[in-house]
Amino acid sequence: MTKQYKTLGEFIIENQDSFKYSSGELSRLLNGLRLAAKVVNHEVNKAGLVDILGEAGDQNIQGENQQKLDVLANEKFIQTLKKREIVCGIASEEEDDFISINSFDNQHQNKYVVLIDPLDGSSNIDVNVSVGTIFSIYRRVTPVGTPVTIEDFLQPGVNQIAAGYIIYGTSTMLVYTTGDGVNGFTLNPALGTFYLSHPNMSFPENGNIYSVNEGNYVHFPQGVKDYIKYCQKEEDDRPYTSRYIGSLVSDFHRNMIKGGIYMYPKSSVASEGKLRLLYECNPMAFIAEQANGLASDGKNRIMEVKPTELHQRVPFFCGSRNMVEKAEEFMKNANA
Ligand SMILES: O=P(O)(O)OC[C@H]1O[C@](O)(COP(=O)(O)O)[C@@H](O)[C@@H]1O
Ligand SMILES: [Mg+2]
Ligand SMILES: [Mg+2]
Repeated sequence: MTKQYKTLGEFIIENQDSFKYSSGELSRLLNGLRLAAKVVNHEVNKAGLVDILGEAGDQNIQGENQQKLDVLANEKFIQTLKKREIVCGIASEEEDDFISINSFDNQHQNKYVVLIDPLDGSSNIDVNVSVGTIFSIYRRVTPVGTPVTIEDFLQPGVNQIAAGYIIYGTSTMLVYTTGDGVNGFTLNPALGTFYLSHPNMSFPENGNIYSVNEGNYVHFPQGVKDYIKYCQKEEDDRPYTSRYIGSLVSDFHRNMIKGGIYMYPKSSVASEGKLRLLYECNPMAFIAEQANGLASDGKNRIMEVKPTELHQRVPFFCGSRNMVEKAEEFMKNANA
């Protein structure tokens, strides 16, 4: 490796002071996520050779059949975060309820809650298509010294202090923000180290990629149908290109680099869409906004939605600023 890249560890330390609560705790938390990411990456890379493909045999609270890798990734991230002596609670797509974690002195001294989607893009695990992990971090709102409560998790996205994702793709990357821009780090598997390969990531204001499961077209609201027709129309810089991997992290990552919009609208078969506000939409919205993009439910800023339930779903429109605004315009016009 001729060009000298900064390591993730160095970057975390160097940028510690730009963080509001800079006491080294967030650095330790991010380092915990970095460690768990490497463990899960190792398992994902050899998934076909060991017995971790296929279904685990149980369903999660959303009624989805858990994949073995969903369960494994969930265990690895929870185990690693529990040991960090910083986290007072974890919520996960694969856990019915939040997990309360006491500090080693049993005095509930830990200050951060973490919400995770341990394995994003589960339908792609068995077919060797890129998948990811998504995380969102908040400072607790209940007093230190008391057990964590649901209140600490049901915070609006604007309260996030950090968010990010890991993408297990052609290369493995960790992309995150602490509210001071978005940076991407690529894992050098030979050295087991993440390096700063994508500094200051940013969505192009315009793009020519739209990502939506068009198989649901008949069920979409009129405004969404109109916007998809607009994307497909031969006019100006259109038709746009349709790209849909079926892993939110991967579709988002591509669109952030190339310019594009990802949509998972509500529909006649899914009244609030599919994606979960707390551990999919809020963290991706924080990253999108920090990367000059936008994220809404078709009308409202995702990060201002007041959560009411741990696993609630919201319609999601996210990506290049001008494309999200255009989609919102079509929905407004169609009174969708
Ligand atoms: O197959 P569909 O309905 O298009 O849904 C695909 C979407 O669902 C998800 O797989 C949901 O995430 P999980 O895999 O974590 O449940 C997203 O990653 C993806 O964008
Ligand atoms: Mg997901
Ligand atoms: Mg998942």
